[in-house]
Amino acid sequence: MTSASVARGRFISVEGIDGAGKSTHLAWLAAWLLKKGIALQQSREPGGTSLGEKLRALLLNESMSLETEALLMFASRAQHLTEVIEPALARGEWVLCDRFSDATFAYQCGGRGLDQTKFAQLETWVQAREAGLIEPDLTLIFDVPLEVSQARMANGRVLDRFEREQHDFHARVRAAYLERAQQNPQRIRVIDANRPLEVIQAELAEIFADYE
Ligand SMILES: Nc1ncnc2c1ncn2[C@@H]1O[C@H](COP(=O)(O)OP(=O)(O)O)[C@@H](O)[C@H]1O
Ligand SMILES: Cc1cn([C@H]2C[C@H](O)[C@@H](COP(=O)(O)OP(=O)(O)O)O2)c(=O)[nH]c1=O
Repeated sequence: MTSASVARGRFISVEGIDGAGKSTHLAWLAAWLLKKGIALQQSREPGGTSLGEKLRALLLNESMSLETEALLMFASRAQHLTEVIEPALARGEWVLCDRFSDATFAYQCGGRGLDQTKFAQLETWVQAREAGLIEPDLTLIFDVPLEVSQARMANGRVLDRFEREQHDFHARVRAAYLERAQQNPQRIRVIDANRPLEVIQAELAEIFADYE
């Protein structure tokens, strides 16, 4: 087979408020897909490249203006797309990404109050290609009430700059995620993550049962 005939891989992102269980489910899903024989890259934002991981360390630890924060999120994304995501998809591999631009919509627009027009401009600048906007084929939002995520985070975790934010901030982030899901019902699936792990895993297995 020539490289030109390789089918593009699938781009899957996972999202949710801090403490929703995203990392737990991402690890389970990656192992489950690998067992099915699917070649995949697991990655994350901010981060996913050598430069992006340096930006991540700044973003999670240094105080900065809202605009700087939004620009650095998209700077990390620009590097991640060209260095990791697009090449992997072109090779026919899946990319399983821990957060993508829905997180910027939720945290920087919802949580921090960034103007959605500015967000849309950055999204176009970084994600627009000839064939259209590069977006995940499927986004899973793991959703839980705030009391649940806060209780899960209270379990010995060292909190970063976002996780240390107040209750109202996380409430706005959650509301923005749910709004984004309503605006993009074809792409985004909200998963009730306030259930036992095995019940959520059964739902994930059902969602991906037909994916080849
Ligand atoms: N469905 C669940 N039921 C009970 N505990 C859970 C569930 N999902 C995750 N947890 C636990 O909650 C904590 C936070 O989960 P984690 O995956 O790190 O969240 P996130 O990546 O969304 O911040 C971990 O201790 C994890 O084991
Ligand atoms: C990708 C992205 C992440 N974030 C935030 C959300 C998270 O609190 C943080 C990244 O942490 P996260 O991915 O949740 O990592 P961990 O599970 O190790 O805590 O960055 C944004 O504010 N905007 C973005 O665009």
